[in-house]
Amino acid sequence: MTRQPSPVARPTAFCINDTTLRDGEQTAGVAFTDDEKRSIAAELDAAGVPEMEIGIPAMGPRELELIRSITAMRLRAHTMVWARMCESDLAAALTCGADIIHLSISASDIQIQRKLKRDRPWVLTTLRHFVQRAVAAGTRVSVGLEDASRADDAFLAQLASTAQACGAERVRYADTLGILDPFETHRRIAALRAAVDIDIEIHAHNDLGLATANTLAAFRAGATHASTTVNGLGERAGNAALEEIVMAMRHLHGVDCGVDSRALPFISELVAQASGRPVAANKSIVGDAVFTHESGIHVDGLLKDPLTYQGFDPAELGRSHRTVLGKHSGSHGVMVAYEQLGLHLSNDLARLLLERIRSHVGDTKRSPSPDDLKRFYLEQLPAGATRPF
Ligand SMILES: CC(=O)SCCNC(=O)CCNC(=O)[C@H](O)C(C)(C)COP(=O)(O)OP(=O)(O)OC[C@H]1O[C@@H](n2cnc3c(N)ncnc32)[C@H](O)[C@@H]1OP(=O)(O)O
Ligand SMILES: O=C(O)CCC(=O)C(=O)O
Repeated sequence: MTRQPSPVARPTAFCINDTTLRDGEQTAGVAFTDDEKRSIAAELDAAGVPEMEIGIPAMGPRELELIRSITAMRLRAHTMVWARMCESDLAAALTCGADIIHLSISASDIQIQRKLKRDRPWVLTTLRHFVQRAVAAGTRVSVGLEDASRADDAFLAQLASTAQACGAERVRYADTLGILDPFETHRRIAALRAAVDIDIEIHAHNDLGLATANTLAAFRAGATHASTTVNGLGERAGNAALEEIVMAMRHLHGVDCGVDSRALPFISELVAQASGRPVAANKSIVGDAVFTHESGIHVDGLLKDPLTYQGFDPAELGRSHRTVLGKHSGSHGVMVAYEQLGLHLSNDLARLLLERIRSHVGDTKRSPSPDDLKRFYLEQLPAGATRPF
């Protein structure tokens, strides 16, 4: 069936297919233990992630057993396994009990000619053959259009409509090299959306720091599914981060992806530990410092009303605002810090102590501890005054 080119369909739901256990684990140097893979799957499932890509059965007997042990967990989430379009991959994929087999083929001429050493007609024939075989075997099928962002739009549409005619339920549009921007992503996904009536999964990479933006643009253009990874793990610069997509979809598009956002910090930590890839302090949503405030004007505003400097409530993540004293603090923040030590400061004293705090931070590059604050206070006391501690 051919869609009318305009208007662009606007889905009201966006199904997350988390690929931490497949593309995430493809991060160079990362290997999860079997237990780590099962724990990550269990936590993603408990958080409500509706789909997850759990591995590549063709990697051999050990990985196959691990994949089987995950499908045997009987998760609520639908499981997907990744396979090339070749006999051995399909055979392995069919034995592991996954809900969806994802059959991947290169869509760009450069990959077709130089990697596969084939041509477009071979790709179409191969796609027809393997999708029909998988569907006949009774499985749900998704088709991966690798390097779609360097492929010809008309050929992509042909691949997608062939996949659908053969019984596939979805195509994955892979920006394999992370070369798109949101405007181009929107144009391309809208063109594919207009050409075919099949679910479209956006699979964005973060080489230019645009994976989340491109995933959101794809949603606006009619994509129905999104590949994500926890902490944005994945090949090279990674994929669109699960936590960013969940929160951005909620706050920018009013779409609930069905994932409990309070579970995201724990899952982030779990994956950081298992991958050996620590999360940067300023990493959106889950970074340790993203709800920590030092600047005087911000802290003053937050103290008066959190909404003055809050885009979304950190409680959605089970987190809260934190303030620290530092070089950029103001007197209101200083007063509050001393209130917590049981001391009420006059404005003048707060300003004096602020100067002391600034020179401390300038010398040591660290926030003052409660003991430092007490010491600074004592330094300001007139001779003979009663010491509060
Ligand atoms: C963009 C992506 O992320 S795609 C997913 C990539 N993931 C991985 O590669 C991680 C896991 N990979 C592996 O364990 C191994 O690479 C395996 C098991 C898949 C394959 O291993 P090997 O058979 O030893 O082959 P190797 O990886 O060296 O080469 C890839 C082969 O697959 C072919 N191939 C690549 N993509 C496809 C495809 N979509 N369909 C069919 N064949 C393909 C290549 O042309 C090459 O075949 P050739 O030997 O005829 O030249
Ligand atoms: O599933 C596919 O075909 C694409 C796989 C992938 O990880 C990518 O292209 O980045």
